[in-house]
Order: sequence, then structure tokens, then C-alpha cells
Amino acid sequence: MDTHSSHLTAPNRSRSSQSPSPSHSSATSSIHKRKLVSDDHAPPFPPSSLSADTRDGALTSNDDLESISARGGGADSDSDDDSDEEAPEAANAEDSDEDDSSIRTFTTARLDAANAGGGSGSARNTKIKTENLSSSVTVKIENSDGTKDGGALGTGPAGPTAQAGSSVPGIVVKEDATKIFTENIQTSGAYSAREESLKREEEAGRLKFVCLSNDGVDEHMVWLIGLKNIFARQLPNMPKEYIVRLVMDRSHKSVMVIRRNLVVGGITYRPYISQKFGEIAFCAITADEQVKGYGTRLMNHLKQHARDVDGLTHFLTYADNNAVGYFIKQGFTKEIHLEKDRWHGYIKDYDGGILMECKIDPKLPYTDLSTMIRRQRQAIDEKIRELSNCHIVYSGIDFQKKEAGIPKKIIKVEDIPGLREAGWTPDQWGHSRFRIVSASTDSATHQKHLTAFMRSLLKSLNDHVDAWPFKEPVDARDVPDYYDIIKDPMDLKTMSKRVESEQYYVTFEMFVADVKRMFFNARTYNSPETIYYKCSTRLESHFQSKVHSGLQSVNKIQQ
Ligand SMILES: CC(=O)SCCNC(=O)CCNC(=O)[C@H](O)C(C)(C)COP(=O)(O)OP(=O)(O)OC[C@H]1O[C@@H](n2cnc3c(N)ncnc32)[C@H](O)[C@@H]1OP(=O)(O)O
Repeated sequence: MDTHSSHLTAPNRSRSSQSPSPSHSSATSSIHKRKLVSDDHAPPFPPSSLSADTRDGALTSNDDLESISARGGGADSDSDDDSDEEAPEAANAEDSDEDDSSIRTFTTARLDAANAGGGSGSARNTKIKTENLSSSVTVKIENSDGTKDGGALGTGPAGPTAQAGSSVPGIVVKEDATKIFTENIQTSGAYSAREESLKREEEAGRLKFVCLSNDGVDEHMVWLIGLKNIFARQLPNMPKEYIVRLVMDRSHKSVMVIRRNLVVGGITYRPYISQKFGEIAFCAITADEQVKGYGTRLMNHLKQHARDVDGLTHFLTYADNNAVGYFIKQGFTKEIHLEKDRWHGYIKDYDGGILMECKIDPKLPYTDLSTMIRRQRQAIDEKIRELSNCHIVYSGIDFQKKEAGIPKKIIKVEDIPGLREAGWTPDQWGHSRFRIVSASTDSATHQKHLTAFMRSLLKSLNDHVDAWPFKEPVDARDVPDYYDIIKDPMDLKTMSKRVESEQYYVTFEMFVADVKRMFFNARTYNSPETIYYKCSTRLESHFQSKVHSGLQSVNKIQQ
């Protein structure tokens, strides 16, 4: 078995610093070190049409690469610039204006080092794991011939089919209420929205996902060259020779996003059919189109194709540090659960990248996840409707206020729309601590007792020596910025009006909330050393003791 040293290039998938993802800072990865695996691939290039080394699927010189590029791109050949690899009309969306001299320098050094058995190249290039050069791992490669697009869904959506709007028995829902509810349903999250929009683009023929390997078909070759250019741009530390070799290698396949006959991005992977797993070699989206959902949809197409056409159950990849977040969102984990003997020795080894795994679900409709999610949402929603009334929205109450926030019109609790329907009965006066009324007493009696209790508490507050700062609303003429800071002012006089209206405080807790608000305001506006702050603390503790003793005596009366 001839294992070409040029296969030992230790690529680094670091992304281009010229095209940072909006949501992720760019960082330069260390140079990955790739171990050798035996390479009994099928020949990558048809000998008749491309002047390439076909011995073991490896290219041995830059001349070979240029000849491929020239053919695939149909452009002039220029050994020092990637522009030779652009197709005249349909290459890819990347421009190739980068200065790639550093990469070529790196590549040359790497190739030299590898040829010399991992000799003493400079910097990280010397770290190639050369021990594997001499290892003779025999890898059985099964040719992958499934090159058609992602298969049809093998299974139907997992979620139950949604029923048409069901009504809850026994409850009359106003039409407009139902409408409000329907409008409020959250039909999709950001993930589904992006997937659905790209799916619509596909259905309209404006976008397509293809899975190809080097088959000599002109259009396919142009796309593959376009994809290769995106990889070269987005993975700038990856030797271009290495990229073109793998993209053109017939044992690798590439799933590509094509829009208006231009490649937007893609994933090149190698299916190990006998081992039922695939290794993702490269994955990139052109700079202008990142973080728009293409990467996710691409991965979904890849999973669907790999499962339905290649029969794979897992993917492995050495993810660039910058891309770990993306892979995690695609279901990859850093924990490798795949039995080691299924993959060890098959995939190239990197130091610097993070080995990640993704289990391909046997049933999920990967290219139609948004429909599945929508149906599941609907099913859950139907279930909630069955079990609860919370979806019913009643029209609001007319609550106009006059002085001190007291309602203009008395609204009886039992008249609040929907309260009885929700199970409320007049004996349920909430969980107020002030429960002087028995279950049979009407609400008027309850309110009378409550008013008397609150009145006595207010009197006790007003009579206290520390009450003076709280007796009247703060005068903005005296304290100009008070109402800029205190947005919900409260004072004993306002509370007194509310108590005397016998309409405002329908529970004791509402009264206590106003008292607490008053003290909180004082301690918010004033610093601890001020008299106002101190008065509020002392008056509050007086109030608490009065409430405590008052409630105790109420309880005694009840017993
Ligand atoms: C094996 C390898 O090839 S490793 C190298 C991977 N490739 C690169 O780093 C090249 C540069 N980057 C890219 O080409 C692209 O950004 C890709 C391929 C990583 C992702 O493609 P995109 O089209 O941008 O992904 P997409 O828009 O579907 O985003 C999916 C989610 O991943 C997040 N994401 C995208 N890129 C990254 C990243 N580099 N790191 C962390 N999260 C990311 C997105 O914010 C989005 O999150 P959300 O669903 O919470 O909104």
C-alpha cells in the first residue's frame, strides 16, 4: 500500500479572520496534527480527464492540483493564486483575494516535513505525529455510490397530527376571545422559522442541496471547485492542496448548498460504510451567508442523506475550536460514545481540534424538522386546552380611577368576567390573612370588618411619633427630584382615602402592600443616616407589631 506523505498534512481548520461570524469572535486555532491512516481509496480523479496521480487517490504535486483547478474552474492557471480555481460563471460566492502565501509556506514546510518522516520543520509543523507514518493500518474502504440528494423521509413526523380547533365542553368562548388566543400562539421559534424559510426557498427552486462526489460531470466539478474555494477561504490555515485533494477524492462526498447556481457552502465528509459512521472533513458557509441558518439546514440534509443513502449511524469530526458551539447546536457532543473499534484507526487524528460525535437518529425527519416541531406544538397545545381553561381570554374590565386610585365604579368581584367560569365562588376571599368572615358571610360584611381593621392600623400609624414624614404626599416643590426617583409614591393620607372609599382595598394584602411601598420609598430616596430613613424603619416595626397583635385578636374572636 502506497501511503503518500502528502496526505499527512496537518491541517488547521481555523476560520478566516476576514470573515468573522457575527456572533462569535475569531480565534486562531493551533495547527492540527493529523495522523496517517492507510489510504486505499478509490482513485480520486478519472485518469482520462484529469492529469492527476490516481495510484491511491492522492495527488502528489501542485501541478496536479492546478490541472484539476484549471479544468474544474475553466479559468486561467496561475500557480500562485487561487483565482485560477474560480469557475467563469458558477464557482462560489467567495472572492479569492486573500494573500495565501503564508499558507503555501506552511504547506510546503509541512509536506517537506512529512516527506522526511516528520523531520525537524519549524514551529508546530514539527509536531506531526510521525509515528503513524510507519504504522500500516489497513483500512477497508467501501465505495460510496449514493450520490443522489437526501432521501425522502422514511418516517412520518413523530408528533400527532393536530386536530382542528377544539372547544372545551361546557364553556362558551366568545369568538373574539378565541381569536385573541389564536393570535397569541407561538407558532415557531427562531430555529423553526429559519428552517421553514429555507425549506420554502428549496420548494420554490431558489435553493438546492446536493450531495456529490467527484464524478467528472462538468457542473458538479464546477460546484466542487466552488466549495473548495469556500473551504480555502474559511479555513485559512488548512493547506489548499489538502482541501482540494479531499474534496476531489472519490471516497469523500460533499453536501452543498447551491443558490442561483453558486455554491453557498458545504460539508465534505467521508462515509465509512462498513463502520456505519462518517468523518466530516470540512464544513463552511461563505462569509456573507453565515449565521442565517444555512449551516443548520446543511447539517440536516447531511444527516438525512448519510442515514438514508449511506446507512450511517454516527458522525465524527475534529471540530475547530471556533466551531465547537456550532457543532454542539447541531447535536454533536465532546463525549464519544461510538465504540472505539468502529472508528479508531479510520479517521485522521488531529491535535488542536476537538473530536466530536453526533448520533444520527434513525427516525427523525431531519429535512422537515420544522413541520415536526410545529405539529408537536399543536399537539401539546390541544392537550393543554383539554386540561385547562387558561387559553380562554375574556374581555377586560372597565376600570377607571378617580382620586387616590379609587375606582370610579364599584366592580364586584363576582362580576369580573371569567372568574366564576374559572371556578371562583363568593366564599373564596383569596388567601388573605384577614379572615374574620366565615364562609357564609357575604362580601359586604367582610369589607366592613376589613375597613375597620385597616382604619385602626392607620390611626395607630398616624399617632406614632415617627409618622410626621409620611402624613402627606411629598411636595415636589420642596423636593424637586423626588418623583423622578420614586415612581410609585405612597403616604398615610392617600391610604386613608383608599380605606374610607371602602372600594379600594378588597384584600388586606393590598393595604399591607401600600404600607410597605411607603417605607420602601423612604429608604430608596433617603440614605440610612437621614431622619427620614430612621423614621421609616421605626414606624415599620411599629406597624408590624400592630398587625401581628391585631390579627391575633381577630383569630381569637373567630375561635
Ligand atoms: C470540521 C470543521 O470543518 S470545523 C470548521 C467549521 N468551519 C468554520 O469554522 C468556518 C467558518 N464558519 C462557517 O463557515 C459557519 O459559521 C459554520 C459552518 C460554522 C456555521 O454555519 P452557519 O450558516 O453560520 O450556521 P447557522 O446560521 O445555521 O447557525 C446555527 C447556530 O450555530 C451558531 N453558530 C454558527 N457558527 C458558530 C460558531 N463558529 N461558533 C458557535 N456557534 C456558531 C449560530 O449562532 C446559530 O445559533 P442559534 O441557532 O442559537 O441562532
